[in-house]
Amino acid sequence: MSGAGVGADSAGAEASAGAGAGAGAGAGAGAGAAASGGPVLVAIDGPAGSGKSSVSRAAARALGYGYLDTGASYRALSWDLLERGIDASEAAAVIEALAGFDFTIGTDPDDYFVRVGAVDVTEAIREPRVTAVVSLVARVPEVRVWLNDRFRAIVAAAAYPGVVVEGRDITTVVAPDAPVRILLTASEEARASRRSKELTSESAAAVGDALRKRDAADSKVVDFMNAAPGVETVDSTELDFGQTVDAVCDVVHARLAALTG
Ligand SMILES: Nc1ncnc2c1ncn2[C@@H]1O[C@H](COP(=O)(O)OP(=O)(O)O)[C@@H](O)[C@H]1O
Ligand SMILES: Nc1ccn([C@@H]2O[C@H](COP(=O)(O)OP(=O)(O)O)[C@@H](O)[C@H]2O)c(=O)n1
Repeated sequence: MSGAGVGADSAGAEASAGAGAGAGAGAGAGAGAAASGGPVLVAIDGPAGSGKSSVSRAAARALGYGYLDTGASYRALSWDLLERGIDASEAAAVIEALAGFDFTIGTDPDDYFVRVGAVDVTEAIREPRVTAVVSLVARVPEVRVWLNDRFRAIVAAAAYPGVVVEGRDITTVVAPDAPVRILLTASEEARASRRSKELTSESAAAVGDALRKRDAADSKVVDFMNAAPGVETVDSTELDFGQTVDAVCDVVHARLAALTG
């Protein structure tokens, strides 16, 4: 691990944000990146179930870019708190726990993984028990600052021509100067229906209810329902998966073409 607390393997496919890394390390300059020579940053935000993770990953693959799922990091921290028996509603305890939170996340769209310490939590962080507490963790400002520093460092260290970064506040807080910024939306019905197809153990009504409640809680922290100035909206309600990936790639190509004249 480097002094910045973030190390990338030779392919740039893996980045580790370790415990005890100094806040602010490696942060800042990498976020917008195109002009500074780092990877081109494609920032994508949107509500739960809008297709951010799956569409961003497929778009990254199509573009030959890396991929960073920031929500997975909030989920990994939530998983770690549950494992350590720390109450996610106690902000002070959550902040204290950051010092022992050692996570690694893959940035290769073909080899996506999330680890906490040596434990692969790629699947475990999707469990409903993690989803149920993640908004509590995400509302703590110190957590957001700590993770945002890691996100910027991971992007800056990525050995790709570009990185697709998706979450809730990427277009507005993490990388407001990114050359490509997209809000990926879909109707609440479409989002709930897509999510309930993944979670066969839960009823469609329960999935829809949990999704609405999480969006409501998350919306109090950052606005990901409305496009900020300069952010392009892609509404996938009437699009199938492939059409949505194409629409995102079209925005990337158009924005980059406009920038290079
Ligand atoms: N345009 C689309 N049409 C149909 N299904 C989609 C579309 N976009 C995403 N999906 C599916 O919806 C589900 C939720 O997508 P996901 O990427 O997990 O959303 P998010 O990361 O925004 O929560 C996944 O099963 C995904 O394959
Ligand atoms: N940039 C981000 C990304 C996620 N999050 C939080 O992390 C949670 C999980 O994000 P996610 O992207 O995995 O959620 P899904 O939309 O995939 O279900 C969200 O509900 C937010 O509470 C955030 O606050 N900011």
